[in-house]
Amino acid sequence: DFYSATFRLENLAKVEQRMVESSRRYIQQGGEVPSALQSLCDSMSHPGYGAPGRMVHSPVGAYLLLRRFHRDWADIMEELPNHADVFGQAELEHSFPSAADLEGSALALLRLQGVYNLDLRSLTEGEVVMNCERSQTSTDDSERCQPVNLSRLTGQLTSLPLGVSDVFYIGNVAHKRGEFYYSAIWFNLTLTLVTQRTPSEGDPELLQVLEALGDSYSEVRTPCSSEEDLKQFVLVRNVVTGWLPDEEDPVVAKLSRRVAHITGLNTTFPTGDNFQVLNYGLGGQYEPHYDHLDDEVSRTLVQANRILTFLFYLSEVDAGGATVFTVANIAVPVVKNSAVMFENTNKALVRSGGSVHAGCPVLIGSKWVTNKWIHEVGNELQRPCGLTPEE
Ligand SMILES: O=C(O)CCC(=O)C(=O)O
Ligand SMILES: [Fe+2]
Repeated sequence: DFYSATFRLENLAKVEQRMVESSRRYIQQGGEVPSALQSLCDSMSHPGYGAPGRMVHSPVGAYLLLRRFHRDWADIMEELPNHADVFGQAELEHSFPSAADLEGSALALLRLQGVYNLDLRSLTEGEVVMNCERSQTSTDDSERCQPVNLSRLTGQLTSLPLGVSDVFYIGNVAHKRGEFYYSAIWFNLTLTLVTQRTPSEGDPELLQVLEALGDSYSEVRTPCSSEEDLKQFVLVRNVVTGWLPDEEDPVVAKLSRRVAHITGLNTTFPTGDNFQVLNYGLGGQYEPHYDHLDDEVSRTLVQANRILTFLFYLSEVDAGGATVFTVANIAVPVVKNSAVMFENTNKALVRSGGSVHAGCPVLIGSKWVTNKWIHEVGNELQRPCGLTPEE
C-alpha cells in the first residue's frame, strides 16, 4: 500500500508530476484530452499545490494525492484511450493506489484530527490548525490559548482544499468504522458546505453536492429525454422509468464508479443495477415502499437483494416532490445536483424498517431522479457481517 510509508507517497507525487508534464506537452502539441485532465493540469499550477514531494507531508495533501490517483486519474485513463502514448508505458507500469489506500489515508486524517484536536474547517482548507484543549481554555483573555496554525510554520506545507465530496467521503469512512462522533461532524459540515454554496456561472454542473460528478448530469439525462426514448419506457405509478447501463455512455460508467467510490461498495453490473431514471408526471408520486425486495423476488436474482440505494436529484422542482422517509420521519427536498444515500438492510442483511420511503407528488415542475441500487452478491467483502446480528 501507499499510505503506510511517506516515501511511497513522495514517489507517487513525482509520478503524478511527470504525468502532468507529459499531459501539458501533449496539449501544447494540439492533442485532445478529456476536460478532467485539463482541469487537473490547471489545478496543479495552483499555488497551494507546492512542491510535490513536500506536499504529501501535509495529511490533506497526502489524502488528495491518493484521491486523485484512485478517482480522477483512473477516470482519465478510461476516457483517454491512447493514454499510453500520452504518458509513456513506463509511468503506467506503476501500480495505482487502491480503495484501501484511500480509506487508509481518510482514517489517518481522522486519527490526526482526534489526537491533535485539529480544526475541521481549517483541515478542509488544507491547513493544519491545532485547537486549544478544552482544559486549557480560560475565561481570562490574557491566559486564553491561541489555536496553532502549523501550515503557517512552513510556507510550503499548504495543500489544496478538500472538496464537498471528500468531506462526505471521510464522514462515510468514519461511519463505516463506527466512529459516529466524527462521522456526524463531517456529515454536518457536508450539509453546511452544500447549503452555503451559491452556484456561480461557469461551475461544473454537479458541484453543489457531489462536485466530483463534474458536468455529467445533463449528458446522463439526454438518453431518455427524447420522445422516442420515452416510448420504450413503462408507465408505473405516475412515473416513467428507464434504465441506463454503464455501457450506454462513458459518463454513465463514470457515475457508477463515483457511487462505488463514495459508498466503498462494488457497483459493477449486476452487483449494481443499471441506473434507473425516473421522470414524474402530473401529480406524479411514488407510494411508500422498501427498495429492499421481498424474499420471493430477490431469490430469483443472482445478485440477491438490494443493500443500498443512491438516489440523485437531476432537476429542481418548483414545489412538492420531496422524498420522505415515512417511518424515520425525514423529508429530503428535491435539490438539483444533490443526492441521498440510504441503507436498506443492516449488516446481517435484515431489512431496515426505517428505510421505507416515498416520492411525494410533484406540485409544480418536473422531477427527474436517477438511482443506483447496490446488491448483496459481490459486496460480501466490502460490507462484511458485524460481530452481532443486530449490527
Ligand atoms: O423519487 C423519489 O423521491 C423516490 C424514488 C424511489 O424511491 C425509487 O425509485 O425507488
Ligand atoms: Fe425507492
